[in-house]
Amino acid sequence: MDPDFWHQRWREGRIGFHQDRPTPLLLECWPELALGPGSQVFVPLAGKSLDLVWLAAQGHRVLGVELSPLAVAQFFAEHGLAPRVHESRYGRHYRAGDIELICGDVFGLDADVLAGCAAVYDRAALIALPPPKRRRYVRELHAQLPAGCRGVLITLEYPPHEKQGPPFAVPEAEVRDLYGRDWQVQALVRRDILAQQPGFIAEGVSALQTVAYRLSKR
Ligand SMILES: C[S@@+](CC[C@H](N)C(=O)[O-])C[C@H]1O[C@@H](n2cnc3c(N)ncnc32)[C@H](O)[C@@H]1O
Repeated sequence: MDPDFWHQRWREGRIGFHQDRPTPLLLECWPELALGPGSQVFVPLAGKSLDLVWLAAQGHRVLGVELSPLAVAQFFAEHGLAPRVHESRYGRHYRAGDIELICGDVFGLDADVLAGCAAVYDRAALIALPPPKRRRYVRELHAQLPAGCRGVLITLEYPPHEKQGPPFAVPEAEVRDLYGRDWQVQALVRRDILAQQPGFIAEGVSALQTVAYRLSKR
């Protein structure tokens, strides 16, 4: 799960995590945050997700971070956008309209760059990380987000011995353990999705649920 793992996935086009439409649970759960238009939303491990476009269409300013230059280039090209580019200590920033993607390592971000974020949206980010990195991602990176920050987190749960991640199974107890110190955590939706995921069935997974949480930083 080091950077080379992800660079290779993008080079080889092995991006089964990418969806050709915005995530339905995002559309369902985002109104729970009651976030004003113009608020900035942090999207860690952004890929080239259409969720970025959906969030911008809600009137938000979007700040994504993504390791792969290929993903970033594909995102802007596929939306016919010509981003302005500048460099900072966090990486190379690409900006078009209300969407800014930093091509860099999420673990290199700090409180300065995240200071304006009123919300965080996590789909396939926490669950893309192995256990020690998950703790660092929440306890160190999310600790840099301002108090009062809200968020939607989407996870997967399956019997962990039935499949190797990523995506990893992250049960509710782990979510509460990781976030509970600094964040209020509320499970909003829990849904069986095995029948819609033939890839998991083919790998021998016998049960699969997705869970969406509302997060609120103390
Ligand atoms: C499972 S994909 C999910 C992408 C996106 N959230 C989506 O829903 O399509 C994880 C993404 O995180 C990126 N990534 C992995 N480690 C990263 C890191 N340390 N910093 C920034 N991006 C990273 C990978 O290149 C990959 O595009």
